[in-house]
Amino acid sequence: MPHVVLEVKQDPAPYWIDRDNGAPSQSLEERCNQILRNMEASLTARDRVGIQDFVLLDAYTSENAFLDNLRKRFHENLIYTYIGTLLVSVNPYKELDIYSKKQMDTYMGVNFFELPPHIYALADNVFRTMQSEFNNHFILISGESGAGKTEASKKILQFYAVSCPSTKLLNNVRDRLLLSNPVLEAFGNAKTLKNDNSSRFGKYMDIQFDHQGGAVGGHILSYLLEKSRVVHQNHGERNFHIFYQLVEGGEEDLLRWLGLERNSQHYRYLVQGNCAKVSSINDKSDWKTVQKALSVIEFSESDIEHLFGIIASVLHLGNIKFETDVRGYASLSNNQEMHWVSKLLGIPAQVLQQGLTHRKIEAKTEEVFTPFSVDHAVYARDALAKAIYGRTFNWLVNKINESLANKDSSRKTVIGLLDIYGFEVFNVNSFEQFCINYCNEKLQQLFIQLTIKSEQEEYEMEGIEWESVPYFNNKIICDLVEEKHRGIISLLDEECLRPGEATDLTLLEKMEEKIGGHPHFVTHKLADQKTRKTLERGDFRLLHYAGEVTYCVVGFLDKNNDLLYRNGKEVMRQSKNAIIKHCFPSSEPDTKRRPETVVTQFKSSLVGLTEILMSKEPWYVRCIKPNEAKQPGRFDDVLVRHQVKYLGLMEHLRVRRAGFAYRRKYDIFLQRYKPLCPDTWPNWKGSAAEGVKRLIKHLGYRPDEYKMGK
Ligand SMILES: Nc1ncnc2c1ncn2[C@@H]1O[C@H](COP(=O)(O)OP(=O)(O)OP(=O)(O)O)[C@@H](O)[C@H]1O
Repeated sequence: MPHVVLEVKQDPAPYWIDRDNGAPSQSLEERCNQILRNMEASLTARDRVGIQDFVLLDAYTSENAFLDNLRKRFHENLIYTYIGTLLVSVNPYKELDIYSKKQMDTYMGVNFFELPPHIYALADNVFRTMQSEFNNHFILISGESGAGKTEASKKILQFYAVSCPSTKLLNNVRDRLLLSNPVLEAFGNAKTLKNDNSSRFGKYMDIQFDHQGGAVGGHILSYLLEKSRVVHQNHGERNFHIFYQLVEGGEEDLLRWLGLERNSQHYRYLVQGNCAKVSSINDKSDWKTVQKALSVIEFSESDIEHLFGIIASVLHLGNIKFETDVRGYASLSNNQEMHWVSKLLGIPAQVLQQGLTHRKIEAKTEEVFTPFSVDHAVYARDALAKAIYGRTFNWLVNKINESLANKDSSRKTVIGLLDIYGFEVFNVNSFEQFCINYCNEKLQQLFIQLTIKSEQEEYEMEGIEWESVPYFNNKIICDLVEEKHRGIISLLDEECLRPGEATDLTLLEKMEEKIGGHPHFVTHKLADQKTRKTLERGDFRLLHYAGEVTYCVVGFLDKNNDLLYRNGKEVMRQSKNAIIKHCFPSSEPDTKRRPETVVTQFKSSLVGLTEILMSKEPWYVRCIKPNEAKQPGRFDDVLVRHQVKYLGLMEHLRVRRAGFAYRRKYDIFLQRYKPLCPDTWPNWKGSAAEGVKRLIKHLGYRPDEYKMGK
């Protein structure tokens, strides 16, 4: 049974406890004076705009009051506001002078609520809690695309890089942790309509600390890279940065060796969105940064050679054209590009040619090659490009992990950073968005479990009076998507794997039949007259916790199968390129008895992620995008209100208000604060609960300021 002490309004640490031995290192008076000096210095009049912690908002149930406070502060460049220990961050869309080394120093080792809200305060608080309680934590950074998640996670990493102990060895790890970012961004980020540097994959990063708080290692997990971007980009969007960096920034010799021209316009895979050049992006200098980062992360010359061989081969692949021959089948019309692909991947030209134009069918005793139509050949070419890129990305993450691996086996504590794609609500319709939104439902469910629900249950369990706070539990939507046999994922997999003619439309029919009555699911056929007008025949709509999203079912089956024809696999298998060989060992079986589909793999990886997170203490950064135009100084009420709603901020605030700001198990509380009372310092003989009681009494807290659990 957990024993907790609950305390009102403030962390009882206006007393400075020395990190090393728990003894007060300064007298109370000295410390208080220092705090006041700190506050005076940092709390300029400007910082006092609005309320720094929503918990102190009088009209705490009013969304308008919430928005007013956020807006008021935003217009004064105060982008951070707390809800207790949750940090709300509004993207300023301009550089603010709040991330200097001086600022970092100001926030280091200072109690959370002493200084104006800042991402550094959160980072520091997490770190100090980890150090004093020797336990594991994670910081979940969420928000929609362009809200500032990646920037926030970089700021946290930079803070640790400066604030953690430093030695030559530790600096090595620190540099690699920091430099893994530009590499992953080059290969996993792209310009989208919403964000010029949008992460097109989910990322969880563990930072491992030793007893002294030194960063000794790290580990990265990546989720669902948007591979379709390799071959197709919507108008106004780009392919992954690395392609443009190579073409724009690659040295002459390198380009010659790769058979590339210094002109993005030349490559079909780079121009689909019609915006290869973007004013906010400097591909040339980013190329240099990536090169430097790769060398620090210890990629060997040959790794780098193979890596860019692959990137170039994808570009050549995209330029391969097909013509219809006299029999109506696909034939290759561009031998030059073929030659390059085959050279760079190290595959016999014959195998590549065969792979792109024919389908191999293995009958009992013989192999039969049936020719593709041009459409089929284009499909096979694109599937190959996506598969090559996807596997290369996984290889890259593994390689970075090898370089971050901590060889020392002594016990570590961990801070995990989760920066995962935001909820996609507007103008979305694809399989990828379905997966992303499912992921967000899962994270919302976790958030509910770890904060709102668990908080309420804990009060109940501890026998402490509590007025319950209503909230929307999105479990019903998670179930709709993932329930075994009946959920959308099961139905989708069933359609993908069953014999016979399954199509996207038969999937839609199956969904209508099996989950047609679900209150969060609707299709054209099921809808009432008014709603029907807003739905096409091939659409289905989910009523997510964050809003309604309409998905077009076209492409779901193909994307879920991630179909790479057998000859495509053959191409990969025969490749001499070390990276592809590594990712696609020649022993890999062609088919499994029941192949895992994309969405099922994703579901399992989310289960894994949830387990990782559940074993750690949660902290939250909720990022908000103030306008769609990426402009500084513009605060779009409708847009922000929507995000406040779906990020669950009002509910969180209500729970925080109703509850106590700080709670700790008796033994941990006593250990930390026992120096404040002569009866408990240096040792308390009785039970921890009794000790806490004595301590609290000595400090003179009023009975309504705290409650003690069972
Ligand atoms: N704290 C900040 N200060 C200044 N600019 C910022 C800040 N946070 C975000 N931005 C600006 O907003 C852009 C988008 O931010 P970011 O890439 O972090 O969004 P995101 O939430 O990670 O989006 P996605 O989900 O698309 O990856 C950044 O490139 C930067 O220009």
